[in-house]
Amino acid sequence: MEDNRQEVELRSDVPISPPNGEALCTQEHNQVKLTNGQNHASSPVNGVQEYRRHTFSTEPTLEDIRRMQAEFTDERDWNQFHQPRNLLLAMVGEVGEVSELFQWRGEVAEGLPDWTESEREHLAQELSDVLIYLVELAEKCHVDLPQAVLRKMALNRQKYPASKVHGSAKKYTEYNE
Ligand SMILES: Nc1ccn([C@H]2C[C@H](O)[C@@H](COP(=O)(O)OP(=O)(O)OP(=O)(O)O)O2)c(=O)n1
Repeated sequence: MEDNRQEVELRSDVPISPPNGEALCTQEHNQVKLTNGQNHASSPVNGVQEYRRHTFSTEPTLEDIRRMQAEFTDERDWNQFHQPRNLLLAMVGEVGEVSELFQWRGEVAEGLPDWTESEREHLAQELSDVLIYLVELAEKCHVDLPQAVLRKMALNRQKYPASKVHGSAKKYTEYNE
């Protein structure tokens, strides 16, 4: 079988743009190996665990979503209702709707293997509602969300150096130096 594996170094300043769909990945320290073959291997090879990592389409961007929602609200004259606090409450309400889908089901495995297509679509819709309100809330608070995410991720990397926290889920305040 042809080996389609490519090695991509995870660097803090270079976002990885895997192809849309699923990528078979292995992760070891700061390297991720992507394969686009049909292989479903999941047993550790040389101590490296392989797993399928779900990836997104590259569009729409957050700015696309902001603009589409702005058009949606303008067309309905709904801006009068979409102040920051109302958007926050609407977003939290939608988070509650996402929670309802998981309620009483116990732990759910990645990929939601026991869910029906209709349940998956319902989840996709509720997650979209959360994102739409989040993006509009950021707009109305004048937060440039994509850039804010970059800054926050840089902070997260500083707070949680991989060499220090590898394999541990402890909060940064629990590390004594
Ligand atoms: N005043 C409103 C009402 C709706 N929407 C948009 C944003 C959300 O993506 C979606 C929310 O619609 P609903 O409030 O009808 O909520 P659901 O779609 O979740 O319906 P339901 O509560 O019946 O599950 O519509 C909006 O922008 N502003």
